[in-house]
Amino acid sequence: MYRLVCVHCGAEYPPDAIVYNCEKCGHLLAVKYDLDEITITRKELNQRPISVWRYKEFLPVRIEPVTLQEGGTPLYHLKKIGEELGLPNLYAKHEGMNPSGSFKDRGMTLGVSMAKQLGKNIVACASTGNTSASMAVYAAKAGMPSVVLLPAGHVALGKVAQALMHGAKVISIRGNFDRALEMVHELCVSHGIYLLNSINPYRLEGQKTIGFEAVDQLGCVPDRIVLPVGNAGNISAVYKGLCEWRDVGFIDTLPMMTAIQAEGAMPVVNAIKGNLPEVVVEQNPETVASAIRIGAPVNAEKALRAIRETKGTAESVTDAEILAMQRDLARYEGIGVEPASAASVAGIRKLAEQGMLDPSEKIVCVVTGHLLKDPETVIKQCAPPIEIDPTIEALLSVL
Ligand SMILES: Cc1ncc(COP(=O)(O)O)c(C=O)c1O
Ligand SMILES: N[C@@H](CCOP(=O)(O)O)C(=O)O
Repeated sequence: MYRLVCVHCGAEYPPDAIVYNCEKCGHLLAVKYDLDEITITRKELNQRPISVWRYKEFLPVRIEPVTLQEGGTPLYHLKKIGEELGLPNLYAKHEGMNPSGSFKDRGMTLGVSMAKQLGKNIVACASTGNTSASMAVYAAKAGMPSVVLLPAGHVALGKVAQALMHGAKVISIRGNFDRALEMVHELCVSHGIYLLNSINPYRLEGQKTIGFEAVDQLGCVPDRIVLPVGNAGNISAVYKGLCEWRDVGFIDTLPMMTAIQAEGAMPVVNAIKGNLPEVVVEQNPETVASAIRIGAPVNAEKALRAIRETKGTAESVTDAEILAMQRDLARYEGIGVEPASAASVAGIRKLAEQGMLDPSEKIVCVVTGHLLKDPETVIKQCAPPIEIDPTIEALLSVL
């Protein structure tokens, strides 16, 4: 069994309550399990195919899930980049290999399944792109209408294309993501629509499986897990899951949770570096990594706790550093990711150059979304194709 618990004051709510914020203090809720009821062993889990649903005992869904085979993403050894940085144990978990091309699918298989379990039949979200693409995919699979609010002019083309093609009602707001989230929150609460942003505690349960898989694939707990941070749901979710595994005795250490943000949108980094009790909201976030162009991260409280309790760290990277790492991952490792995803590895490059890392560390960088999500940013960085006459001579002349 499980219940919902306020992450701030500990107030409890029944599992079927549709509530996003604590009625006592306004903070977010998390799913809390009776862990002593979970009797499955790691050996038994490992006999199942690797996917989000391998870990179903640690998830709240009790019906047949709405699934498209999410999770089970590859963990790649970053041999060349690791050599350059003096980090022989550097890995990338490629979440772009999920059905809609980002880690959000792990959350949406849970979120849309829970919508069904709770008897809700319309879903909505605000999005910098990936959440909307993923929600549209899973709502289509479930046969549910979906509504998406996007910050006008700031969402990568591939993501808008996905939301439209999978049948969401797509609305562009003349404002930023943070405002769109406030609006969709109000809409959902007042009109009984099921909200699938990361303030939904069930959605994040799916995302925590990134950490489970990283441990299973590496064969041990990494010393450090590095994530690009926007609304800060993913880093909080991975940490929560690994704490549960520690509490049931599956693992005995936790990785240093490491947050990387873009220089133009770095409230979590500022809070960690400034030793602040909470983040100071940034009114005008700006970065080429549009997925993490977020100034008011709603999960910041949990993320700060995750970083501090694991003696992790937070660092910012410039847009130029992000794009340089996007190109290096593509050209030296064969890994195609969108700019926000490259931020995690760019952050490791910066921390390594500052001498902040022990070379023996086993490091897993989560690369969160696929290269094709944002083709415009890719094309801008590359020389155009060479156009020639259709002759062998012309072909040879340009080789
Ligand atoms: C590709 C990508 N990377 C990273 C993030 C940041 O994740 P979070 O908002 O959970 O911090 C997002 C969305 O927020 C994203 O779409
Ligand atoms: N990058 C995200 C923005 C945050 O969404 P959340 O629902 O995870 O908080 C997106 O893809 O929209």
